Amino acid sequence: MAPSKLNSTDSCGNGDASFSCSQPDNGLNDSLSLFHSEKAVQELLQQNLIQGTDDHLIEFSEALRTVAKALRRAAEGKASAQAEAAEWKRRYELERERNLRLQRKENSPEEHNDDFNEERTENSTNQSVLSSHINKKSENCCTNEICSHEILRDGETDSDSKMIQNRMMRKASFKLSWCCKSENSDQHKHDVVSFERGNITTAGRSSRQISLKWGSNPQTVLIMTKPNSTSVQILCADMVRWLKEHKRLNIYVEPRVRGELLTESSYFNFVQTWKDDEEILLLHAKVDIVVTLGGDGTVLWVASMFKGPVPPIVPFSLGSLGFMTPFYSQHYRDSLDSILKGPISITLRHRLQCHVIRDAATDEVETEEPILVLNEVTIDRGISSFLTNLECYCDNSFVTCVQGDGLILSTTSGSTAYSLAAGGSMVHPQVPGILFTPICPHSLSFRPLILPEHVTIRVQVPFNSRSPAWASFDGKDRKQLKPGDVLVCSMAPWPVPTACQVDSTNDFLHSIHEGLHWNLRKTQSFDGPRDQ
Ligand SMILES: NC(=O)c1ccc[n+]([C@@H]2O[C@H](COP(=O)([O-])OP(=O)(O)OC[C@H]3O[C@@H](n4cnc5c(N)ncnc54)[C@H](O)[C@@H]3O)[C@@H](O)[C@H]2O)c1
Ligand SMILES: Nc1ncnc2c1ncn2[C@@H]1O[C@H](COP(=O)(O)OP(=O)(O)OP(=O)(O)O)[C@@H](O)[C@H]1O
Repeated sequence: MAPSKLNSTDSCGNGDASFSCSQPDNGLNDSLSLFHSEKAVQELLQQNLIQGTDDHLIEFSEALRTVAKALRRAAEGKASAQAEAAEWKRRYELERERNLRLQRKENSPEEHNDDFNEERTENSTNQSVLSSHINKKSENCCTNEICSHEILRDGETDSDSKMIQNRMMRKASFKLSWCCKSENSDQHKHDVVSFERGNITTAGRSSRQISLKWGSNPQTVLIMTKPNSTSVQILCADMVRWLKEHKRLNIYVEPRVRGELLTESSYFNFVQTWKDDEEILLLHAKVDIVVTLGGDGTVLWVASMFKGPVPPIVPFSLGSLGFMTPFYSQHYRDSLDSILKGPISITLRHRLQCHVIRDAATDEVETEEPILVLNEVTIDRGISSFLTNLECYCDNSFVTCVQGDGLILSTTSGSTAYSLAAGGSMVHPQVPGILFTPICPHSLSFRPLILPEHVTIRVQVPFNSRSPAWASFDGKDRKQLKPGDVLVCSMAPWPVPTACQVDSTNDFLHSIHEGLHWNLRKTQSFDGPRDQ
């Protein structure tokens, strides 16, 4: 056998060995140590080759490589099956949730007949009830509306009787609609593609500007602030006072902020908060809008707090860049006035749902909770000085093997953040898609991709990877991915609705001009340079 065969393993570790060997009884976890032994044998072989060829050692090495390859294939199969199981579980849970909702509707038919302008009624039930309000006739919905919306009623009595505002609340109803100035006919509004008379045409598309109209007045506002900023603290206290005295709203803040307000004055005793993570999970059922005071990081923080549906967010800019924060804090009264009246233009920002599946996990129970990201999930080399080696699949197709500093899987909202710095395109946040952007790839031809929104992406750290990789979610919560671990990523069903200053497109263009100085250049003229 030619000595060159020893080096025939490709960059993904797929050698072309032709010897067959029966698979040993030891499990997948032993494959790593096998690789180490293989490496040691290979080094030994190379030394020997300089002096002379030892056919037996070469044969042994080839056999080892074949075994390792078989083990790797088995592990890949396992990862793929786990990813599929996770995806089915997700679908099952969504379907179950939908069925439960339908069942509830059937049990309380009067809920169906709710008009969007219905009066608020105090709810005396002791449980949060999720009910879907739909218009009586489906025709009423077809004028480009998202026909149903969920109203979450909270009848829970708060255990803390000191809270003054502990009366039962009902979330304000609202409806979302797509704006279509030029269309008169309602036909096919909801058919994305129609095949009439053999012609393929597209009609309604979800990426159009969305408008939110309140059906009843919003009652409860959550104010989230970036920490350690005196100007934010001052603004927050002012806003709370104004919302209470002029708008008669219930106000929620974080426990930290409630403490800060009470240190300032006992006047703020009416402000509500939560005690633990379980209460945070119920917040979306109580809150009509979320106001953020900070930069993009505060919007990301709020998004990460809501692990399911997210109330509309009104982001005020008090950061350095503020790409996703179009509202000016100095005009907050006017802005909140018009937001509380509605209608509001909304950018529905898609999120990615990420599952880490451990190779070491032996059953479903050990599967980690999914993590939702608004910007991106990054898989990088962390502190390791080795290249990352990541095998990437899109649904069941192999995409590529990333060898470089890492990979960014980004939403279109995140396209102007880390992905942009790594050479990805800037994409309008309403475009549904997943950006696949390598970080410093060690290859001249590795350009970024944009994949459609319906795909599931699987990134695996191969068993022969020289080091573990690290995943981080919106720049936080770093998790180590050991060889054999997999990250599965798909579009989450719960987008983040953010209010627009003007509309999605205007706000996006404003941000890239003002925030990033996109395409700023002196205009050419005959008389020398002139300002643009
Ligand atoms: N090389 C880079 O550009 C780089 C490196 C690490 C992280 N990041 C980004 O930082 C984000 C975390 O933000 P943070 O505020 O918590 O951390 P941070 O305080 O480190 O701020 C990062 C910067 O990114 C900006 N930013 C965040 N999201 C953005 C978006 N969608 N569009 C445009 N700019 C955006 C912020 O305004 C801020 O100026 C991560 O999600 C990641 O996208 C960027
Ligand atoms: N409510 C919060 N609780 C804890 N941490 C928060 C909260 N809001 C924001 N942060 C964190 O504080 C940091 C700074 O926040 P933010 O990005 O909003 O301000 P900034 O850095 O001044 O603005 P910009 O991102 O525009 O430069 C971020 O890392 C963010 O994750």
